[in-house]
Amino acid sequence: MRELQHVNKYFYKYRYKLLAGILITIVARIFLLFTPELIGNSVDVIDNYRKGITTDIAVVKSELLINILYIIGAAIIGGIFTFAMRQTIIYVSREIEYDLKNEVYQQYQRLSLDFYKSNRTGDLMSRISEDVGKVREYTGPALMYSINTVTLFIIAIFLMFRSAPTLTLYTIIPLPILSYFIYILSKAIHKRSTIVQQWLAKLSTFTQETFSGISVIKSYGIEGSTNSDFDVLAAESRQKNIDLAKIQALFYPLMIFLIGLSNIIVIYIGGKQYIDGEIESLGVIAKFIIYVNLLTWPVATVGWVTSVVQQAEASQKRINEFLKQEPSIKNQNTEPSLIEGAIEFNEVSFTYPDTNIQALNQVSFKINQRETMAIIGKTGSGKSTILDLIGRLYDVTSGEIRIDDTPIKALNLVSLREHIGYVPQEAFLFSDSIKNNIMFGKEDATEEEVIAAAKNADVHKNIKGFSKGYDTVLGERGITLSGGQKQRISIARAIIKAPQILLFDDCLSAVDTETEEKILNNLRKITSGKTTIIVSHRISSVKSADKIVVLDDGQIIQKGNHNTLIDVEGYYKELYLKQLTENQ
Ligand SMILES: Nc1ncnc2c1ncn2[C@@H]1O[C@H](COP(=O)(O)OP(=O)(O)OP(=O)(O)O)[C@@H](O)[C@H]1O
Repeated sequence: MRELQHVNKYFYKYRYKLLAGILITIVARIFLLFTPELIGNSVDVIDNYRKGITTDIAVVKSELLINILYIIGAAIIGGIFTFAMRQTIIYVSREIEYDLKNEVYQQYQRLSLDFYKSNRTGDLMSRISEDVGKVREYTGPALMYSINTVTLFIIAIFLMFRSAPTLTLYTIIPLPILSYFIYILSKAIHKRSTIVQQWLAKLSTFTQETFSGISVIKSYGIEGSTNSDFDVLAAESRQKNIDLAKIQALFYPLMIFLIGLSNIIVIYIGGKQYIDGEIESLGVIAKFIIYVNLLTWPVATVGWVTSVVQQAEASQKRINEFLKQEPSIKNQNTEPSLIEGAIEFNEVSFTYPDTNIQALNQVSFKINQRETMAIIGKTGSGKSTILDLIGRLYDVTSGEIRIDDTPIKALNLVSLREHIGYVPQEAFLFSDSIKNNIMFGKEDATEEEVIAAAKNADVHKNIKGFSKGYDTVLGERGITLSGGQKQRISIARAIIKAPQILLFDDCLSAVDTETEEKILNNLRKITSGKTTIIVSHRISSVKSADKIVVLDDGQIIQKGNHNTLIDVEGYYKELYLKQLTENQ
């Protein structure tokens, strides 16, 4: 239970509601326990009439009627309290589930990129859904059934002992055995249902991939083999479900068998004791049968609750492992920082921690505030890595980055990122309206600002062409944009922010040279006061930059501007001549 102590703070948060729930549960159970006593009384009334102890049938009838009314009254009040019991305890467990999900999600947001590299998305999803769900069962149903069982057990055993102590002992003997069997069964059910879940996850990953790659599947004509792969997975999944169903099918017969066994014991031992005169009335046997049936479920839940607590403990352990992790990129300055935009790399080297690939090797350059620098180089030469380091998505392995002459680590991380507008290589748009996708860069942007950003990114006309304009929804349930349209919306999102530093990572690769020229002209106007870095494979995108660096295998091999670089032999001049002839 050590790991589950984490949720105690939530129990404390909802303590009043929880306390009310516990009291309501106790009251509900007390009313439930009126029934066996009243049934026992009714049987005694009839028995006494048969034995001739009561002779007046009118008295018998009125006593029976009173008992019936009491039974109905107790059932109604017990029912109302049982309803309130679920409304309080289960409600609290839903609140705790909500809080815990938020806590896990907030932690996910805090953690750095390397965390996402070393954990699979599926695992992260299951922490927040399945594991939190298991913990909820502990905070709600398990708690409710435990209080239920304890209350019912204490009161019922007290009442039973009072009227027939020996019979009580015989009656409760099978109950711990029942509880043990249910525990074993619950564990086995859990094990098999986990396997079923895993197969379900495999099936959904397979189908999801098939659907996203449906055009490749169709164009290669491999529907048949995809179908047979799915068949194999589905057959295995069916078998796992059958295994689970088999063990689940044992649950009720086992319960019925053990209830039956207890009933037989009550009738056999109780009957014998009645004949021997050890029990004074038949009503005792009648109410004991009801007690046995009332106690069986709660006792069975002891086994179930034990298994739920064990699962919740394991789930909370996994959640705690995540919650304990500290982001590798730490904000060391809580005061806001003023960012003006001068960037300096001093012998920066960087090795990706997960792959050990050295992406940058002793890179040094300086960009003054308001300057534009372009980075050009072969694929995999480390261009994107430079941009990631400026946004502090990773910290350098050696060397130093300074922004406005301050070490990047000494700046407030939030201020730094607020002042950066980043357009990634692969535009990522959310399944939301175009307007909201652009406003992601500035949540309080006006309609005019959105339109101005779209115009500068040369995508306004395209958006206007859609019937719903800026309200057009993108993604699975919306329209699919072309690669170039996505890139331009992504640019609009960065420029609406009007940041001090703009980072464009090869984000014009999917647009034609004419549109590229238009966007670059617009950008030149709006980025005139900003520091800009443009990564590209095209000379046309970089030629007007104040500075150009050429990267190769993580090292700077050339530095200068367009005019100086085309004058010297090297990668830049070669690329320039090649692209010149391609465009002719
Ligand atoms: N997240 C990552 N984790 C591990 N290694 C990475 C990661 N991103 C890039 N790399 C590796 O670092 C090296 C530099 O990659 P980077 O993306 O910076 O190159 P690039 O010049 O931007 O390439 P391209 O022009 O193809 O975009 C490559 O060898 C790449 O495999």
